Amino acid sequence: MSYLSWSNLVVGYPNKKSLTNPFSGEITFPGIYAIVGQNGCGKSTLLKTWLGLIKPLKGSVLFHDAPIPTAHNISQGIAYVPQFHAVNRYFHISVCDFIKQGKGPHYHFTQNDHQEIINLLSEWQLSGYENRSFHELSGGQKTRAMIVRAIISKPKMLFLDEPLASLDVCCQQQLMDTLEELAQEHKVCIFIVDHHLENFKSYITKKISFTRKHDQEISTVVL
Ligand SMILES: Nc1ncnc2c1ncn2[C@@H]1O[C@H](COP(=O)(O)OP(=O)(O)OP(=O)(O)O)[C@@H](O)[C@H]1O
Repeated sequence: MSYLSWSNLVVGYPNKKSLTNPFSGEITFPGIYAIVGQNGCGKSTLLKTWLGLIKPLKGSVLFHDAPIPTAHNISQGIAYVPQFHAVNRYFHISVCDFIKQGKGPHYHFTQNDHQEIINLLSEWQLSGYENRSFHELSGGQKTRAMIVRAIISKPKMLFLDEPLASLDVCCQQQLMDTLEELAQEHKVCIFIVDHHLENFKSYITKKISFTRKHDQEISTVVL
């Protein structure tokens, strides 16, 4: 069974030029897949298309051989860490409640769940911030809270959009070690868009590369 597959996929925005040539691919084993390419080529757009947040201009995406769940049921095995500034800065919710959203709206929290959150807050240096408003956090703290929210959701697939950019060197290392553990021990399939992966080449299972000629706006994507 494949984790994710796509066929003749073209990504982009309605009434705009396509960002990619049609491309097909399949991910059949867990690992850390790095999506790389120059600024503005469409990496984040591809991530959002895979997540079902943007419709493909052409082609299809399958998640576990079925259509990708919509944005409304995205907690079903799929976690997303967007760029921290993409999260509404007027988002008035406590850090703790924000993290708990990772379990979905109807989840009944046990004592063990609360303990897991306390441990993760401590691991990610967010202890003492749990009752603060999410929008008051710094960029790096927001990213760390989103990572904790993703971890508690116990995802089968995890998508991260430039998480390293807002993290200090220590937290970058912590994140990559965590991703490696999720991929190897929990068989999570991880997709990461980032310009800071040079120091973490050994962690990457495979690259998904956008390339385009300097005089063209459309990319060819190779897995
Ligand atoms: N909502 C939108 N509507 C129309 N065009 C958009 C929208 N969001 C992004 N774009 C355009 O689509 C192109 C690809 O954007 P995208 O954010 O996917 O690039 P990226 O490869 O992730 O870039 P970077 O490395 O700079 O983060 C850019 O030219 C951008 O201006």
